[in-house]
Parts: sequence; C-alpha cells; structure tokens
Amino acid sequence: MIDTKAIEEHVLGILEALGEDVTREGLVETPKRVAKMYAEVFAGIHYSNEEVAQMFDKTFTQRGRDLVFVKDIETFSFCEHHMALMYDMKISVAYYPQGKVIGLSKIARICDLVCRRLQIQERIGSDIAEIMTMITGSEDVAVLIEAHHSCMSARGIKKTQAKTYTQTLRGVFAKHPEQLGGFYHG
Ligand SMILES: Nc1nc2c(ncn2[C@@H]2O[C@H](COP(=O)(O)OP(=O)(O)OP(=O)(O)O)[C@@H](O)[C@H]2O)c(=O)[nH]1
Ligand SMILES: [Zn+2]
Repeated sequence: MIDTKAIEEHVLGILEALGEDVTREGLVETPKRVAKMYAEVFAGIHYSNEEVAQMFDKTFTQRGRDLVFVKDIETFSFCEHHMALMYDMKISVAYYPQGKVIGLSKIARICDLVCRRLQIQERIGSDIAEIMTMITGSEDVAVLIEAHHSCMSARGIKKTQAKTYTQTLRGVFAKHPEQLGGFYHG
C-alpha cells in the first residue's frame, strides 16, 4: 500500500524547499490532501497486469467473432518522467472475441486502473492490450489513445495544441489496421 505518512512528510519538505510558509491557512492541510490525492490517482501502482485481469474477469459466452469496439473512454493519467498530468485522454479498445466477450464496463475499468499508475502513453496501450488478451483469450486487440501531456503544454516546450496519438495493434490488427475502419487514425 501507499505510505501516506511518508508522502505527507515529503510534500511538507517540498513546500519548505519552495520557500513557502507552511503554517499559512491554505497550506496547513496540503501535505495531507496531496497524500490522499496520490492514494486515489495512483491506486493502480500496486496491482500487476495479471491482478487487474483477475479483478475484471467477467465474461459471457458468445459465438461468432464480430468486432467489438469501445470508443472514447475518457480518462487521465500521470507521466512518469515529470509526474505531470496527461489530460483530455480518450482511449478506444477493439478486439475480435474468441468464444467469449468481456463485460463492456470492465473495459473502461481496466483503462482507468492502468492509468492510475505513473505511466507513458505507449505503455498504457500495451498494458491494456495485455490485460484484454488475458481475460478474453483473444490476440486480436487494438488500443488507440489520444492525449494532451501537460509536461509538453504547461512547461518546457509549451506546445498547448499538440496532441499525441498512439496505436497498440496486436494480432490481426497489426497486419490489417484497416479492419478498424473509420476508427483508425493512420
Ligand atoms: N514517449 C513518451 N515520452 C513522454 C511521455 N510523457 C512524457 N514524455 C517525454 O519524456 C521526455 C523526458 O525527457 P528529458 O530530456 O529527460 O526531460 P526534460 O529535460 O524535462 O525534457 P523536455 O520536456 O524536453 O524539457 C520528454 O521528452 C517528455 O516529453 C510519454 O507518454 N511517452
Ligand atoms: Zn512528462
């Protein structure tokens, strides 16, 4: 589990190092608030992909292999390089079932939990694809992500309009991304 006490102490240290008056009203409870926020936004750090797959393993028998595509699951994450927000993030997940389908809300739950880690956008895609394969048994999985990175917009190079698109294409989608039809960014 997250070490709340240690986070509070370190945040207090950062505020002091910033030259802040840590006794002023608005800051007195800030270390506690940040520790509570981190427990929420980093809740996925302590679960492996296998554990996430076990957590959301709710499937239904379904004959046929018709494409399933869940588009625009809105979420956010934090980049591991700057601990900065990835925002306006939309994740789309597609797969060809192999005799069973996963409950649709579980796909969104998987996306959210994977994003509750210190991440890079590319690995968010590969983690989700791996978990989808573990649960559905299907190798034919695609994860498309678009996001703004605050480490690119609010600091450094300051490109406020730049949006990053990543496509994790597995199985048939690697060979035939056109199977994603109008959803394909490329
Ligand atoms: N590939 C990838 N890179 C990312 C992601 N999030 C942040 N980065 C990049 O990680 C890199 C870290 O580079 P460094 O040179 O070590 O850090 P920096 O000096 O703060 O770099 P600048 O952002 O260029 O100022 C930066 O180029 C970020 O844009 C991500 O999701 N995927
Ligand atoms: Zn960053």
